[in-house]
Amino acid sequence: MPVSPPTPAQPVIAAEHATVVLGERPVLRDVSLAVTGGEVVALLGSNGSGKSTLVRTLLGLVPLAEGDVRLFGTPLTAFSDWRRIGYVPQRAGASTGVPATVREVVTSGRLARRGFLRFASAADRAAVTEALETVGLAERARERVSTLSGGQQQRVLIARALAGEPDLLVLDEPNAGVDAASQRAFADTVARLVERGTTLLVVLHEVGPLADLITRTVVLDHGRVAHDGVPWADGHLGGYWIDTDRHHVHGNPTTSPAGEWDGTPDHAGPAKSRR
Ligand SMILES: Nc1ncnc2c1ncn2[C@@H]1O[C@H](COP(=O)(O)OP(=O)(O)OP(=O)(O)O)[C@@H](O)[C@H]1O
Repeated sequence: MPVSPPTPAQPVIAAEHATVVLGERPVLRDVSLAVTGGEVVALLGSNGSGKSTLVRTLLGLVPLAEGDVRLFGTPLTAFSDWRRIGYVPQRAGASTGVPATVREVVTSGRLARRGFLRFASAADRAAVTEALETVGLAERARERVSTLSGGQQQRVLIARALAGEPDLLVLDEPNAGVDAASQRAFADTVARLVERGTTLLVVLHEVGPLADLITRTVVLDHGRVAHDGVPWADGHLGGYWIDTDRHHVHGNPTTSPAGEWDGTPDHAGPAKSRR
């Protein structure tokens, strides 16, 4: 179970007027976002709209040019309780060439919580086992990570993040390159986390099986928040549209296939629902 869950009054993440400049180009522009405890927030947007940069900024991995970020009520510059946060970056491979087993990689996610100089306790081992069961890899615990498929390796990394029992889990495109069965298994994992009260911020390109678990969608467009609110109201996200299958977000209900959307909403036509 997560430790000391945040109160609803205290946002887990609070960004105010966050602006990020990379290579002299503004990549995030005046982004304000507050995520409260227990929310499952999908961060959507076209390629290059700034989704990865935003999550990396929220975690202090990219410097702010302007604005302010707080985690669990503490300014990012003073925040040190990183064990409360699990993060799986985009397209991360769990296989490093080191012949580590699935269990070893997942156990490494426990280190921040237990401390490097202390042997694993029964509670540590139980948390690792539970994380493996949650992602459906308990049976593969003794196998080398390098022998697993890409989707299974992604689930190893998610289990590694879960083993730390984070209050906030940030996942950047967890379903990228993952087969449909693994995506459904991942949605089951998210459902269990939601029951525990874990807060999730998930970057998605396609919503897929997570659709019914998402409580809020934030759409980025050229580094700005273009929509922040109810997930699929009328299939319409403030000038953007959700496909009938709810798997894609794109700018025009009739003329731009989701996969080819360049991020520009078409405001010329009537705001009609595709559902
Ligand atoms: N280190 C960097 N230096 C310069 N520009 C960068 C850097 N990192 C990202 N960018 C640019 O910032 C913009 C946003 O990139 P980002 O990866 O955050 O977008 P994204 O929405 O996550 O895209 P995708 O869906 O393709 O992953 C892109 O135009 C990208 O080229």
